[in-house]
Amino acid sequence: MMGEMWAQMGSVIASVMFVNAIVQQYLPPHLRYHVGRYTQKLVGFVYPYIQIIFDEFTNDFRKRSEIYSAIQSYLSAKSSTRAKRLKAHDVKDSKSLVLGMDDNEEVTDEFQGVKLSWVLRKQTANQTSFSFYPQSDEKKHYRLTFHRRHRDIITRSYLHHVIKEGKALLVSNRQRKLYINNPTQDWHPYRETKWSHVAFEHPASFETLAMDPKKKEEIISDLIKFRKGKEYYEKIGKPWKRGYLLYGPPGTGKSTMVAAMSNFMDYDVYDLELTTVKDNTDLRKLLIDTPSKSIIVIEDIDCSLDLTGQRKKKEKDEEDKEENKDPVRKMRKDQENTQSKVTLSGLLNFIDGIWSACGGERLIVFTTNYVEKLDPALIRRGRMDKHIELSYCCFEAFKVLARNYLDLDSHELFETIARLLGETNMTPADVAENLMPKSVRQDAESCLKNLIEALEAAKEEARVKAEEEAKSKAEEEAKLKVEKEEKEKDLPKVEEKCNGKQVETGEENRTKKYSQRLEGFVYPYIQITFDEFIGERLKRNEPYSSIEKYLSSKSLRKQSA
Ligand SMILES: Nc1ncnc2c1ncn2[C@@H]1O[C@H](COP(=O)(O)OP(=O)(O)OP(=O)(O)O)[C@@H](O)[C@H]1O
Ligand SMILES: [Mg+2]
Repeated sequence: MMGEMWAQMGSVIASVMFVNAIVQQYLPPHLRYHVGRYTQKLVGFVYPYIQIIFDEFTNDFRKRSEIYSAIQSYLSAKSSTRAKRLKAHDVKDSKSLVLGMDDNEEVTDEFQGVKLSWVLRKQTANQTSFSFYPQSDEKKHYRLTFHRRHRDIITRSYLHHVIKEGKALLVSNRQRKLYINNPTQDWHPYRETKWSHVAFEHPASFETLAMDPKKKEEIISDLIKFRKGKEYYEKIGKPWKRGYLLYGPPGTGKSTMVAAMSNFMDYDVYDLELTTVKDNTDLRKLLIDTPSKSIIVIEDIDCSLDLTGQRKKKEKDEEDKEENKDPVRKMRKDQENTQSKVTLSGLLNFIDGIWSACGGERLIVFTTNYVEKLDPALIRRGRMDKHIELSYCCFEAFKVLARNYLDLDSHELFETIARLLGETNMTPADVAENLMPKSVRQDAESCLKNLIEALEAAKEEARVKAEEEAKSKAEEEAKLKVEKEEKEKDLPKVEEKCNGKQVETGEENRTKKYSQRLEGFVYPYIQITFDEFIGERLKRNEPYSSIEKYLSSKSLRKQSA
Protein backbone atom coordinates (compact mmCIF):
# COMPACT_ATOMS: atom_id res chain seq x y z
CA MET A 1 0.00 0.00 0.00
CA MET A 2 2.65 2.43 1.16
CA GLY A 3 4.87 1.64 -1.82
CA GLU A 4 2.00 2.27 -4.26
CA MET A 5 1.20 5.54 -2.62
CA TRP A 6 4.82 6.78 -2.92
CA ALA A 7 4.94 5.64 -6.57
CA GLN A 8 1.78 7.64 -7.31
CA MET A 9 3.08 10.69 -5.53
CA GLY A 10 6.31 10.43 -7.46
CA SER A 11 4.53 10.36 -10.81
CA VAL A 12 2.36 13.36 -9.80
CA ILE A 13 5.45 15.39 -8.86
CA ALA A 14 7.19 14.36 -12.08
CA SER A 15 4.15 15.45 -14.15
CA VAL A 16 3.95 18.79 -12.35
CA MET A 17 7.65 19.36 -12.93
CA PHE A 18 7.29 18.48 -16.60
CA VAL A 19 4.37 20.86 -17.10
CA ASN A 20 6.27 23.56 -15.22
CA ALA A 21 9.29 23.12 -17.49
CA ILE A 22 7.12 23.45 -20.61
CA VAL A 23 5.43 26.53 -19.20
CA GLN A 24 8.75 28.15 -18.31
CA GLN A 25 9.91 27.71 -21.86
CA TYR A 26 6.91 28.78 -23.90
CA LEU A 27 4.75 31.13 -21.79
CA PRO A 28 5.24 34.92 -21.79
CA PRO A 29 7.09 36.16 -18.64
CA HIS A 30 4.10 37.85 -16.89
CA LEU A 31 2.05 34.63 -17.16
CA ARG A 32 5.02 32.52 -16.13
CA TYR A 33 5.09 34.22 -12.71
CA HIS A 34 1.48 33.31 -11.90
CA VAL A 35 1.81 29.77 -13.23
CA GLY A 36 5.00 29.38 -11.15
CA ARG A 37 3.20 30.44 -7.99
CA TYR A 38 0.35 28.01 -8.49
CA THR A 39 2.76 25.20 -9.40
CA GLN A 40 4.62 25.77 -6.15
CA LYS A 41 1.36 25.67 -4.21
CA LEU A 42 0.45 22.44 -5.92
CA VAL A 43 3.85 20.94 -5.24
CA GLY A 44 3.56 22.11 -1.63
CA PHE A 45 0.25 20.30 -1.40
CA VAL A 46 1.63 16.96 -2.55
CA TYR A 47 5.18 17.51 -1.18
CA PRO A 48 4.89 19.01 2.28
CA TYR A 49 8.64 19.39 2.91
CA ILE A 50 10.69 22.51 3.41
CA GLN A 51 14.26 22.87 2.30
CA ILE A 52 16.90 25.25 3.59
CA ILE A 53 20.12 25.78 1.68
CA PHE A 54 23.40 26.71 3.39
CA ASP A 55 25.97 27.88 0.85
CA GLU A 56 29.68 27.44 1.43
CA PHE A 57 30.50 30.99 0.39
CA THR A 58 28.25 33.79 1.41
CA ASN A 59 29.31 36.98 -0.29
CA ASP A 60 31.22 38.65 -3.04
CA PHE A 61 34.48 38.38 -1.14
CA ARG A 62 34.25 34.59 -1.33
CA LYS A 63 34.50 34.38 2.41
CA ARG A 64 33.71 30.94 3.75
CA SER A 65 30.50 30.94 5.73
CA GLU A 66 31.09 30.24 9.41
CA ILE A 67 27.65 28.62 9.61
CA TYR A 68 28.60 26.26 6.80
CA SER A 69 31.75 25.28 8.70
CA ALA A 70 29.76 24.75 11.90
CA ILE A 71 27.23 22.54 10.06
CA GLN A 72 30.10 20.63 8.48
CA SER A 73 31.65 19.78 11.81
CA TYR A 74 28.25 19.00 13.39
CA LEU A 75 27.44 16.61 10.55
CA SER A 76 30.89 15.06 10.49
CA ALA A 77 30.15 13.76 14.00
CA LYS A 78 26.81 12.32 12.80
CA SER A 79 28.05 11.02 9.49
CA SER A 80 30.87 8.95 10.96
CA THR A 81 28.17 6.68 12.40
CA ARG A 82 25.34 7.15 9.87
CA ALA A 83 26.64 7.96 6.38
CA LYS A 84 27.82 5.26 3.99
CA ARG A 85 30.28 7.31 2.01
CA LEU A 86 32.69 9.32 4.12
CA LYS A 87 35.51 11.69 3.47
CA ALA A 88 38.53 12.00 5.78
CA HIS A 89 39.31 15.61 6.66
CA ASP A 90 42.14 17.14 8.65
CA VAL A 91 44.19 14.96 10.88
CA LYS A 92 44.54 16.40 14.33
CA ASP A 93 48.03 15.98 15.84
CA SER A 94 48.36 12.90 13.62
CA LYS A 95 46.28 11.04 16.19
CA SER A 96 42.65 11.17 15.15
CA LEU A 97 40.92 11.36 11.79
CA VAL A 98 38.04 13.77 11.34
CA LEU A 99 35.43 12.18 9.09
CA GLY A 100 32.83 14.06 7.11
CA MET A 101 30.09 13.19 4.64
CA ASP A 102 31.05 12.81 1.01
CA ASP A 103 29.53 14.91 -1.79
CA ASN A 104 25.85 14.14 -2.51
CA GLU A 105 25.66 11.89 0.54
CA GLU A 106 22.61 12.06 2.82
CA VAL A 107 22.63 11.99 6.61
CA THR A 108 19.50 11.83 8.75
CA ASP A 109 19.22 13.47 12.13
CA GLU A 110 16.66 13.52 14.89
CA PHE A 111 15.83 16.39 17.20
CA GLN A 112 13.08 16.33 19.85
CA GLY A 113 11.43 13.47 17.97
CA VAL A 114 11.55 15.30 14.61
CA LYS A 115 13.31 13.55 11.74
CA LEU A 116 15.22 15.57 9.20
CA SER A 117 17.73 15.01 6.50
CA TRP A 118 20.90 16.75 5.37
CA VAL A 119 22.47 16.42 1.93
CA LEU A 120 25.79 17.84 0.81
CA ARG A 121 25.32 18.99 -2.78
CA LYS A 122 28.05 19.91 -5.16
CA GLN A 123 27.31 21.84 -8.33
CA THR A 124 29.84 22.22 -11.06
CA ALA A 125 29.12 24.80 -13.74
CA ASN A 126 29.80 23.71 -17.28
CA GLN A 127 33.21 24.83 -18.37
CA THR A 128 32.96 26.83 -21.54
CA SER A 129 36.59 27.71 -21.82
CA PHE A 130 39.91 26.17 -21.03
CA SER A 131 41.06 26.76 -17.45
CA PHE A 132 44.02 25.81 -15.32
CA TYR A 133 41.52 25.23 -12.50
CA PRO A 134 39.23 22.44 -13.67
CA GLN A 135 37.38 22.44 -10.35
CA SER A 136 37.13 26.19 -10.10
CA ASP A 137 33.39 26.60 -10.68
CA GLU A 138 32.43 24.15 -7.97
CA LYS A 139 29.80 25.35 -5.54
CA LYS A 140 28.85 23.40 -2.47
CA HIS A 141 25.91 23.69 -0.15
CA TYR A 142 24.16 21.73 2.56
CA ARG A 143 20.47 21.16 2.04
CA LEU A 144 18.30 20.59 5.08
CA THR A 145 14.88 18.97 4.43
CA PHE A 146 12.10 18.64 7.02
CA HIS A 147 8.30 18.46 7.20
CA ARG A 148 6.61 21.82 7.18
CA ARG A 149 4.72 21.09 10.41
CA HIS A 150 8.09 21.23 12.25
CA ARG A 151 9.03 24.60 10.89
CA ASP A 152 9.01 26.30 14.30
CA ILE A 153 11.10 23.70 16.06
CA ILE A 154 13.65 23.65 13.28
CA THR A 155 14.05 27.38 12.76
CA ARG A 156 13.86 28.31 16.43
CA SER A 157 15.71 25.53 18.20
CA TYR A 158 17.29 22.96 15.92
CA LEU A 159 19.42 25.29 13.81
CA HIS A 160 20.63 27.08 16.91
CA HIS A 161 21.57 23.70 18.41
CA VAL A 162 23.42 22.61 15.24
CA ILE A 163 25.47 25.80 15.04
CA LYS A 164 26.34 25.80 18.73
CA GLU A 165 27.41 22.16 18.75
CA GLY A 166 29.20 22.53 15.43
CA LYS A 167 31.23 25.48 16.67
CA ALA A 168 32.17 23.65 19.86
CA LEU A 169 33.29 20.64 17.80
CA LEU A 170 35.23 22.93 15.47
CA VAL A 171 37.22 24.22 18.41
CA SER A 172 37.92 20.79 19.87
CA ASN A 173 38.82 19.20 16.51
CA ARG A 174 40.78 22.15 15.29
CA GLN A 175 44.27 21.52 14.01
CA ARG A 176 45.99 24.85 14.21
CA LYS A 177 47.27 26.06 10.87
CA LEU A 178 50.03 28.18 9.47
CA TYR A 179 48.85 30.17 6.46
CA ILE A 180 50.82 31.96 3.78
CA ASN A 181 49.25 34.27 1.20
CA ASN A 182 49.39 33.11 -2.40
CA PRO A 183 50.77 35.54 -4.98
CA THR A 184 47.92 37.71 -6.22
CA GLN A 185 48.18 36.43 -9.79
CA ASP A 186 47.35 32.92 -8.55
CA TRP A 187 44.01 33.94 -7.03
CA HIS A 188 40.90 32.64 -8.65
CA PRO A 189 37.55 34.39 -8.37
CA TYR A 190 35.58 31.27 -7.55
CA ARG A 191 37.87 29.51 -5.16
CA GLU A 192 39.43 30.01 -1.80
CA THR A 193 42.90 30.61 -3.18
CA LYS A 194 44.12 33.63 -1.25
CA TRP A 195 45.81 31.66 1.54
CA SER A 196 47.49 28.25 1.53
CA HIS A 197 48.11 26.40 4.75
CA VAL A 198 50.01 23.64 6.46
CA ALA A 199 49.51 22.26 9.96
CA PHE A 200 51.12 24.49 12.56
CA GLU A 201 53.54 22.38 14.51
CA HIS A 202 56.06 24.76 16.03
CA PRO A 203 56.73 23.57 19.59
CA ALA A 204 57.83 26.95 21.02
CA SER A 205 56.20 28.08 24.23
CA PHE A 206 56.66 30.88 26.72
CA GLU A 207 58.28 28.39 29.11
CA THR A 208 61.02 27.62 26.59
CA LEU A 209 61.44 31.22 25.45
CA ALA A 210 64.59 32.71 26.89
CA MET A 211 64.06 36.28 28.03
CA ASP A 212 63.79 38.42 31.11
CA PRO A 213 61.10 36.70 33.27
CA LYS A 214 59.45 40.00 34.21
CA LYS A 215 59.06 40.99 30.58
CA LYS A 216 57.73 37.56 29.78
CA GLU A 217 55.13 37.75 32.55
CA GLU A 218 54.06 41.14 31.28
CA ILE A 219 53.52 39.81 27.77
CA ILE A 220 51.59 36.78 29.01
CA SER A 221 49.24 38.91 31.12
CA ASP A 222 48.78 41.27 28.18
CA LEU A 223 47.72 38.35 25.99
CA ILE A 224 45.36 36.95 28.64
CA LYS A 225 43.77 40.36 29.05
CA PHE A 226 43.30 40.58 25.30
CA ARG A 227 41.71 37.13 25.06
CA LYS A 228 39.17 37.99 27.73
CA GLY A 229 38.66 41.51 26.45
CA LYS A 230 35.62 41.21 24.15
CA GLU A 231 33.31 43.28 26.37
CA TYR A 232 36.08 45.67 27.30
CA TYR A 233 36.88 46.48 23.68
CA GLU A 234 33.17 46.94 22.99
CA LYS A 235 32.92 49.27 25.96
CA ILE A 236 35.77 51.48 24.84
CA GLY A 237 34.59 51.40 21.22
CA LYS A 238 37.71 49.84 19.71
CA PRO A 239 37.95 46.87 17.36
CA TRP A 240 39.01 43.74 19.19
CA LYS A 241 42.58 43.54 17.92
CA ARG A 242 46.05 44.27 19.24
CA GLY A 243 49.32 45.09 17.52
CA TYR A 244 52.72 43.86 18.69
CA LEU A 245 56.03 45.11 17.38
CA LEU A 246 58.88 42.69 18.04
CA TYR A 247 62.28 44.17 17.38
CA GLY A 248 65.88 43.23 18.01
CA PRO A 249 69.01 41.81 16.36
CA PRO A 250 68.81 38.58 14.31
CA GLY A 251 68.56 35.41 16.40
CA THR A 252 67.02 36.95 19.49
CA GLY A 253 63.74 35.03 19.30
CA LYS A 254 61.25 37.21 17.41
CA SER A 255 59.87 34.43 15.21
CA THR A 256 60.04 32.04 18.16
CA MET A 257 57.89 34.43 20.15
CA VAL A 258 55.24 34.52 17.40
CA ALA A 259 55.08 30.72 17.57
CA ALA A 260 54.87 30.85 21.38
CA MET A 261 52.03 33.38 21.14
CA SER A 262 50.15 31.14 18.72
CA ASN A 263 50.54 28.11 20.97
CA PHE A 264 49.57 30.08 24.04
CA MET A 265 46.49 31.69 22.51
CA ASP A 266 45.54 28.71 20.33
CA TYR A 267 45.29 31.02 17.31
CA ASP A 268 46.14 30.26 13.67
CA VAL A 269 49.09 32.11 12.18
CA TYR A 270 48.71 34.08 8.94
CA ASP A 271 52.18 34.86 7.64
CA LEU A 272 51.67 37.78 5.28
CA GLU A 273 54.29 38.16 2.55
CA LEU A 274 53.79 41.72 1.32
CA THR A 275 56.03 41.43 -1.73
CA THR A 276 53.54 39.17 -3.48
CA VAL A 277 50.50 41.37 -2.82
CA LYS A 278 49.61 43.41 -5.88
CA ASP A 279 47.99 46.45 -4.33
CA ASN A 280 46.10 47.87 -1.38
CA THR A 281 42.79 46.39 -2.53
CA ASP A 282 44.26 42.89 -2.51
CA LEU A 283 45.80 43.55 0.88
CA ARG A 284 42.32 44.38 2.16
CA LYS A 285 40.89 41.22 0.59
CA LEU A 286 43.53 39.17 2.41
CA LEU A 287 42.57 40.84 5.66
CA ILE A 288 38.88 40.11 5.15
CA ASP A 289 39.77 36.50 4.52
CA THR A 290 41.36 36.03 7.93
CA PRO A 291 38.95 34.82 10.61
CA SER A 292 38.93 35.69 14.26
CA LYS A 293 41.35 33.95 16.63
CA SER A 294 44.28 34.51 14.33
CA ILE A 295 47.70 36.13 14.39
CA ILE A 296 48.63 38.08 11.29
CA VAL A 297 52.41 38.31 11.06
CA ILE A 298 54.51 40.50 8.80
CA GLU A 299 58.14 39.48 9.26
CA ASP A 300 60.97 41.91 8.60
CA ILE A 301 58.61 44.78 7.94
CA ASP A 302 61.55 47.13 7.25
CA CYS A 303 62.39 45.12 4.14
CA SER A 304 58.88 45.37 2.74
CA LEU A 305 58.24 49.09 2.67
CA ASP A 306 60.50 52.09 2.73
CA LEU A 307 59.88 55.21 4.75
CA THR A 308 57.97 57.06 2.07
CA GLY A 309 55.56 54.20 1.70
CA GLN A 310 56.84 53.04 -1.64
CA ARG A 311 58.40 49.66 -2.18
CA LYS A 312 62.15 49.50 -1.89
CA LYS A 313 63.85 49.35 -5.22
CA LYS A 314 66.77 47.14 -4.43
CA GLU A 315 67.99 47.08 -7.99
CA LYS A 316 70.59 49.67 -8.75
CA ASP A 317 70.95 51.64 -11.93
CA GLU A 318 73.60 49.30 -13.28
CA GLU A 319 71.29 46.40 -12.69
CA ASP A 320 68.58 48.23 -14.64
CA LYS A 321 70.95 48.53 -17.55
CA GLU A 322 71.69 44.81 -17.41
CA GLU A 323 68.02 44.01 -17.31
CA ASN A 324 67.43 45.98 -20.45
CA LYS A 325 69.91 43.68 -22.14
CA ASP A 326 68.23 40.56 -20.79
CA PRO A 327 64.56 40.49 -21.91
CA VAL A 328 63.55 37.59 -19.63
CA ARG A 329 64.89 39.35 -16.55
CA LYS A 330 63.24 42.57 -17.63
CA MET A 331 59.91 40.82 -18.07
CA ARG A 332 60.20 39.32 -14.62
CA LYS A 333 61.02 42.69 -13.14
CA ASP A 334 58.15 44.35 -14.96
CA GLN A 335 55.85 41.70 -13.55
CA GLU A 336 57.27 42.32 -10.09
CA ASN A 337 56.73 46.04 -10.45
CA THR A 338 53.12 45.54 -11.38
CA GLN A 339 52.75 43.48 -8.22
CA SER A 340 54.33 45.87 -5.82
CA LYS A 341 51.92 48.70 -5.33
CA VAL A 342 51.13 48.29 -1.67
CA THR A 343 51.76 51.62 -0.02
CA LEU A 344 52.38 52.69 3.53
CA SER A 345 48.92 54.21 3.72
CA GLY A 346 47.47 50.91 2.47
CA LEU A 347 49.28 49.11 5.24
CA LEU A 348 48.15 51.64 7.84
CA ASN A 349 44.56 51.11 6.73
CA PHE A 350 45.11 47.38 6.88
CA ILE A 351 46.12 47.68 10.52
CA ASP A 352 43.53 50.07 11.81
CA GLY A 353 41.24 51.20 9.03
CA ILE A 354 37.52 50.54 9.07
CA TRP A 355 38.03 47.12 7.53
CA SER A 356 40.41 46.02 10.26
CA ALA A 357 37.44 45.45 12.56
CA CYS A 358 36.05 42.65 10.34
CA GLY A 359 36.45 39.34 12.10
CA GLY A 360 37.60 40.63 15.50
CA GLU A 361 39.92 38.92 18.01
CA ARG A 362 43.09 39.23 16.00
CA LEU A 363 46.70 39.94 16.83
CA ILE A 364 48.83 41.77 14.30
CA VAL A 365 52.56 41.23 14.77
CA PHE A 366 55.41 42.98 12.99
CA THR A 367 58.99 41.85 13.39
CA THR A 368 62.04 43.88 12.46
CA ASN A 369 65.79 44.07 13.02
CA TYR A 370 65.84 47.84 12.52
CA VAL A 371 63.09 49.56 14.44
CA GLU A 372 64.61 52.98 13.82
CA LYS A 373 64.10 52.56 10.06
CA LEU A 374 60.33 52.26 10.37
CA ASP A 375 57.97 55.12 9.73
CA PRO A 376 56.72 56.42 13.10
CA ALA A 377 53.16 56.41 11.73
CA LEU A 378 53.37 52.66 11.27
CA ILE A 379 54.38 51.85 14.80
CA ARG A 380 52.60 54.48 16.82
CA ARG A 381 50.57 53.21 19.79
CA GLY A 382 47.12 52.24 18.68
CA ARG A 383 48.58 50.55 15.64
CA MET A 384 51.41 48.68 17.29
CA ASP A 385 50.11 48.80 20.84
CA LYS A 386 52.96 46.94 22.46
CA HIS A 387 56.61 47.31 21.52
CA ILE A 388 58.73 44.38 22.68
CA GLU A 389 62.49 44.46 22.44
CA LEU A 390 64.20 41.11 22.14
CA SER A 391 67.80 41.60 22.90
CA TYR A 392 71.09 39.80 23.51
CA CYS A 393 71.11 36.97 26.00
CA CYS A 394 71.10 38.03 29.63
CA PHE A 395 71.84 35.69 32.54
CA GLU A 396 68.13 35.12 33.27
CA ALA A 397 67.56 34.14 29.64
CA PHE A 398 70.60 31.85 29.79
CA LYS A 399 69.11 30.05 32.81
CA VAL A 400 65.98 29.24 30.76
CA LEU A 401 68.14 27.87 27.95
CA ALA A 402 70.26 25.82 30.38
CA ARG A 403 67.07 24.31 31.78
CA ASN A 404 65.72 23.60 28.28
CA TYR A 405 68.87 22.21 26.76
CA LEU A 406 70.71 20.62 29.69
CA ASP A 407 68.08 20.21 32.43
CA LEU A 408 70.29 22.31 34.69
CA ASP A 409 69.06 24.80 37.27
CA SER A 410 72.43 25.62 38.76
CA HIS A 411 76.09 24.83 38.28
CA GLU A 412 79.40 26.18 39.53
CA LEU A 413 80.18 27.49 36.02
CA PHE A 414 77.05 29.68 36.00
CA GLU A 415 78.92 32.45 37.79
CA THR A 416 81.58 32.68 35.07
CA ILE A 417 78.89 32.62 32.40
CA ALA A 418 76.95 35.40 34.15
CA ARG A 419 80.11 37.56 34.21
CA LEU A 420 80.92 36.89 30.57
CA LEU A 421 77.34 37.55 29.43
CA GLY A 422 77.60 40.93 31.14
CA GLU A 423 80.82 41.69 29.29
CA THR A 424 79.88 40.62 25.77
CA ASN A 425 76.87 40.43 23.49
CA MET A 426 75.68 37.03 22.34
CA THR A 427 72.25 36.24 20.89
CA PRO A 428 70.09 33.53 22.50
CA ALA A 429 70.39 31.65 19.18
CA ASP A 430 74.17 31.46 19.58
CA VAL A 431 73.98 30.58 23.28
CA ALA A 432 71.46 27.83 22.47
CA GLU A 433 73.69 26.45 19.73
CA ASN A 434 76.67 26.27 22.11
CA LEU A 435 74.61 24.61 24.83
CA MET A 436 73.30 21.89 22.57
CA PRO A 437 75.17 18.60 23.09
CA LYS A 438 76.90 17.65 19.85
CA SER A 439 76.93 13.94 20.61
CA VAL A 440 75.15 11.52 22.94
CA ARG A 441 78.28 11.28 25.07
CA GLN A 442 78.70 15.00 25.67
CA ASP A 443 77.66 15.95 29.21
CA ALA A 444 76.24 19.19 30.57
CA GLU A 445 79.53 20.44 32.00
CA SER A 446 81.37 20.19 28.70
CA CYS A 447 78.49 22.05 27.00
CA LEU A 448 78.83 24.84 29.57
CA LYS A 449 82.59 24.90 28.95
CA ASN A 450 81.88 25.16 25.23
CA LEU A 451 79.72 28.16 25.91
CA ILE A 452 82.39 29.77 28.09
CA GLU A 453 84.94 29.30 25.33
CA ALA A 454 82.57 30.79 22.78
CA LEU A 455 81.82 33.74 25.06
CA GLU A 456 85.51 34.39 25.61
CA ALA A 457 86.17 34.15 21.88
CA ALA A 458 83.28 36.56 21.22
CA LYS A 459 84.66 38.94 23.85
CA GLU A 460 88.13 38.82 22.30
CA GLU A 461 86.67 39.31 18.83
CA ALA A 462 84.69 42.31 20.04
CA ARG A 463 87.82 43.76 21.66
CA VAL A 464 89.88 43.35 18.49
CA LYS A 465 87.07 44.78 16.42
CA ALA A 466 86.70 47.78 18.72
CA GLU A 467 90.46 48.37 18.59
CA GLU A 468 90.50 48.14 14.81
CA GLU A 469 87.57 50.50 14.58
CA ALA A 470 89.26 52.99 16.90
CA LYS A 471 92.46 52.70 14.87
CA SER A 472 90.76 53.22 11.54
CA LYS A 473 88.79 56.12 13.02
CA ALA A 474 92.00 57.77 14.24
CA GLU A 475 93.62 57.20 10.84
CA GLU A 476 90.66 58.69 9.08
CA GLU A 477 90.72 61.73 11.36
CA ALA A 478 94.47 62.21 10.82
CA LYS A 479 93.99 61.95 7.07
CA LEU A 480 91.23 64.52 7.15
CA LYS A 481 93.40 66.84 9.24
CA VAL A 482 96.31 66.62 6.78
CA GLU A 483 93.99 67.24 3.83
CA LYS A 484 92.55 70.27 5.55
CA GLU A 485 95.93 71.72 6.31
CA GLU A 486 97.07 71.23 2.72
CA LYS A 487 94.00 72.93 1.44
CA GLU A 488 94.50 75.85 3.78
CA LYS A 489 98.11 76.23 2.58
CA ASP A 490 97.11 76.10 -1.03
CA LEU A 491 94.13 78.38 -0.99
CA PRO A 492 94.15 81.96 0.24
CA LYS A 493 91.92 82.63 3.14
CA VAL A 494 88.72 84.58 2.90
CA GLU A 495 90.06 87.84 1.72
CA GLU A 496 87.76 90.61 2.40
CA LYS A 497 84.36 91.38 3.59
CA CYS A 498 81.91 93.72 2.03
CA ASN A 499 78.69 94.69 3.74
CA GLY A 500 79.15 91.73 6.08
CA LYS A 501 79.27 89.27 3.13
CA GLN A 502 82.25 87.15 2.16
CA VAL A 503 83.59 87.75 -1.30
CA GLU A 504 85.86 85.79 -3.55
CA THR A 505 88.09 83.27 -1.88
CA GLY A 506 90.56 80.62 -3.00
CA GLU A 507 90.08 79.22 -6.46
CA GLU A 508 87.55 81.85 -7.47
CA ASN A 509 89.90 84.63 -6.52
CA ARG A 510 92.82 83.16 -8.44
CA THR A 511 90.84 82.72 -11.66
CA LYS A 512 89.63 86.28 -11.40
CA LYS A 513 93.17 87.56 -10.94
CA TYR A 514 94.40 85.84 -14.10
CA SER A 515 91.48 87.03 -16.17
CA GLN A 516 92.06 90.58 -14.89
CA ARG A 517 95.71 90.38 -15.91
CA LEU A 518 94.77 89.20 -19.36
CA GLU A 519 92.19 91.92 -19.67
CA GLY A 520 94.76 94.58 -18.62
CA PHE A 521 97.07 93.35 -21.32
CA VAL A 522 94.63 93.82 -24.19
CA TYR A 523 92.68 96.75 -22.66
CA PRO A 524 95.06 99.09 -20.77
CA TYR A 525 92.41 101.33 -19.27
CA ILE A 526 91.14 101.63 -15.72
CA GLN A 527 87.56 102.35 -14.87
CA ILE A 528 86.16 103.70 -11.60
CA THR A 529 82.44 103.70 -11.05
CA PHE A 530 80.63 106.25 -8.88
CA ASP A 531 77.10 105.27 -8.04
CA GLU A 532 74.45 107.96 -7.71
CA PHE A 533 72.98 106.42 -4.56
CA ILE A 534 74.53 104.52 -1.68
CA GLY A 535 72.88 101.87 0.47
CA GLU A 536 69.28 100.94 0.71
CA ARG A 537 68.01 104.23 1.99
CA LEU A 538 68.79 105.78 -1.38
CA LYS A 539 70.90 108.57 -0.03
CA ARG A 540 72.58 110.49 -2.83
CA ASN A 541 76.32 109.91 -3.08
CA GLU A 542 78.26 113.13 -2.39
CA PRO A 543 81.22 112.35 -4.74
CA TYR A 544 78.65 111.68 -7.44
CA SER A 545 77.07 115.14 -6.91
CA SER A 546 80.48 116.83 -6.95
CA ILE A 547 81.47 115.02 -10.14
CA GLU A 548 78.14 115.99 -11.69
CA LYS A 549 78.71 119.68 -10.82
CA TYR A 550 82.26 119.53 -12.08
CA LEU A 551 81.28 117.95 -15.36
CA SER A 552 78.36 120.32 -15.95
CA SER A 553 80.66 123.34 -15.47
CA LYS A 554 83.07 121.74 -17.95
CA SER A 555 80.40 121.19 -20.51
CA LEU A 556 79.08 124.82 -20.09
CA ARG A 557 82.59 126.13 -20.73
CA LYS A 558 82.86 123.96 -23.80
CA GLN A 559 79.54 125.19 -25.12
CA SER A 560 80.38 128.88 -24.58
CA ALA A 561 83.74 128.31 -26.31
N1 LIG B 1 64.79 34.06 23.17
C1 LIG B 1 64.96 32.80 22.72
N2 LIG B 1 64.54 31.76 23.44
C2 LIG B 1 64.71 30.51 22.99
N3 LIG B 1 65.30 30.19 21.84
C3 LIG B 1 65.73 31.19 21.10
C4 LIG B 1 65.57 32.55 21.48
N4 LIG B 1 66.09 33.34 20.54
C5 LIG B 1 66.55 32.53 19.58
N5 LIG B 1 66.33 31.24 19.91
C6 LIG B 1 66.72 30.09 19.09
O1 LIG B 1 67.39 30.58 17.95
C7 LIG B 1 66.74 30.25 16.75
C8 LIG B 1 66.50 31.52 15.93
O2 LIG B 1 65.56 32.31 16.58
P1 LIG B 1 64.46 33.17 15.84
O3 LIG B 1 64.24 32.65 14.46
O4 LIG B 1 63.27 33.28 16.70
O5 LIG B 1 65.21 34.55 15.75
P2 LIG B 1 64.70 35.91 15.10
O6 LIG B 1 64.83 36.97 16.14
O7 LIG B 1 63.37 35.72 14.50
O8 LIG B 1 65.80 36.14 13.99
P3 LIG B 1 65.64 36.97 12.62
O9 LIG B 1 65.65 38.42 12.99
O10 LIG B 1 66.88 36.59 11.88
O11 LIG B 1 64.40 36.52 11.97
C9 LIG B 1 65.44 29.59 17.12
O12 LIG B 1 65.32 28.39 16.46
C10 LIG B 1 65.52 29.35 18.60
O13 LIG B 1 65.75 27.99 18.84
MG1 LIG C 1 62.68 35.71 12.47
